[in-house]
Amino acid sequence: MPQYRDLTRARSLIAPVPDFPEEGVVFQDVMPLLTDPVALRSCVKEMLAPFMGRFDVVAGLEARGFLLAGAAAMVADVGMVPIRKAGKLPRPAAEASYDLEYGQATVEVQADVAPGSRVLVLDDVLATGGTLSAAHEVLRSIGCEVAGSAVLLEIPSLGGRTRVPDVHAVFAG
Ligand SMILES: O=P(O)(O)OC[C@H]1O[C@H](OP(=O)(O)OP(=O)(O)O)[C@H](O)[C@@H]1O
Ligand SMILES: Nc1ncnc2[nH]cnc12
Repeated sequence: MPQYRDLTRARSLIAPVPDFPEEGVVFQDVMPLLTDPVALRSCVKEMLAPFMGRFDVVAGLEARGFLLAGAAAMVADVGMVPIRKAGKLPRPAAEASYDLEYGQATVEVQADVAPGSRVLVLDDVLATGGTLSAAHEVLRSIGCEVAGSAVLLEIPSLGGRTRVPDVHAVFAG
């Protein structure tokens, strides 16, 4: 499979969608990037690179974070913990609520990973940072250590980095 470190084409595959899911929001749609095998592989490796050897498991945020975390788990040869929207997990052990650009949400996690595990948290987009900081909260509640966070795209104007200062973003803007 071809590999390239030039991520310019991968960036061009994130599609801005005006007025979704509500008027005034420009939704950053990563689905076209996920359909491209070279872009997907390059971006997942780029998300993992600063953290290699420093985590035991990856966590993915519902819904698009699941897709990246599944791919990342295979690349890094680790397991994957899903962090889900409230009411979807049969054995929730911790929950946290937060605001985001277009509403409010609660996430939950199961205590299926050993306490003390170092978890790398992955998602597609950093906007206000509410989702990632809630993910950190539930992981710590079940005794995990947050090894770091990585996203495909940071939207700097929404200020998420103030809540999650050390997030690694493949793309910004
Ligand atoms: O930084 P924040 O302001 O928290 O926003 C980022 C989150 O928003 C989007 O998910 P969304 O809540 O739309 O959920 P979905 O993936 O289930 O559609 C995105 O996939 C991130 O998870
Ligand atoms: N503009 C945006 N695009 C994609 N996901 C988001 N989550 C919050 N704001 C978003």
